[in-house]
Amino acid sequence: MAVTLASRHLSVHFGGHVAVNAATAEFRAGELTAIVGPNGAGKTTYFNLLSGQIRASSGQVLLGGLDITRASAPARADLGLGRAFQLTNLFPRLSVLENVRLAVQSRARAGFNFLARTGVRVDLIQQAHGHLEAAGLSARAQDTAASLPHGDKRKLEVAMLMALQPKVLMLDEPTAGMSADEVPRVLDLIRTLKAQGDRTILLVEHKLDVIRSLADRIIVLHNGTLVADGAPAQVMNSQIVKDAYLGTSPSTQRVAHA
Ligand SMILES: Nc1ncnc2c1ncn2[C@@H]1O[C@H](COP(=O)(O)OP(=O)(O)OP(=O)(O)O)[C@@H](O)[C@H]1O
Repeated sequence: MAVTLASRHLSVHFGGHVAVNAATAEFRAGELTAIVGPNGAGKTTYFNLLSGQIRASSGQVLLGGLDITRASAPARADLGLGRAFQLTNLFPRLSVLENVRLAVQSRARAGFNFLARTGVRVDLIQQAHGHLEAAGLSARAQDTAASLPHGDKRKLEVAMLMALQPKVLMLDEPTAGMSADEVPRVLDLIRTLKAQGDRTILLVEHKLDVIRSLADRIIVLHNGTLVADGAPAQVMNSQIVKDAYLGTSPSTQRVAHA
């Protein structure tokens, strides 16, 4: 499968601290990669570098072969890089339906003139209802986003990403704070997203059962360094992961392909 997103020797330092150290990785269409590592390993910082929330000190980010290292986060989003933030994308005072409709509209690049056509507006709303149904949120369509319980907010966020249809989807602990019975629905949603149009999905995740059920591939970061990259069975059983991820050895500095 084609490489959609890649980082080459990507680094960032904060003062004297190297948070991500020369990370080189390629992400392919149709592949879901879990990025794991102990607290402070650099997972969120690596995500921020890929999505443009922070600028790299050195190295490159490529999207569809295009060098986007200097592109802003909104420019990257326009180019098809979608990221679910932990609930910061939601419009709290708007209804659940309105939140998703805005995402559908943004995807459709619909301006006011365009929206003035009733047929188009109805179509956008129908599409929004479709995404809400897939997310299991139809019953909450008219409630404000702010009034949703945490798990439903996360589902809404995923529904909005579905509406935006990005080529690359970055999910930051999508099941964080959810009750055990809510998790399967979100995992199903992520599988649906992956199946739609051979999407590239990157997932930062701590829960091993979520990783096992979704990941085609696992990347391990430790002290900002990419220490393992491979198929889940190999990576999870490798000594380097037992050392780095389970924290039995704090000094893992090797770069290995498990
Ligand atoms: N803006 C910043 N300024 C200074 N240091 C930072 C900044 N952002 C991150 N760091 C440091 O970089 C390192 C990596 O942090 P990061 O949040 O990326 O780790 P993480 O793997 O996502 O951790 P967690 O699993 O706890 O969320 C940490 O030591 C953190 O303190």
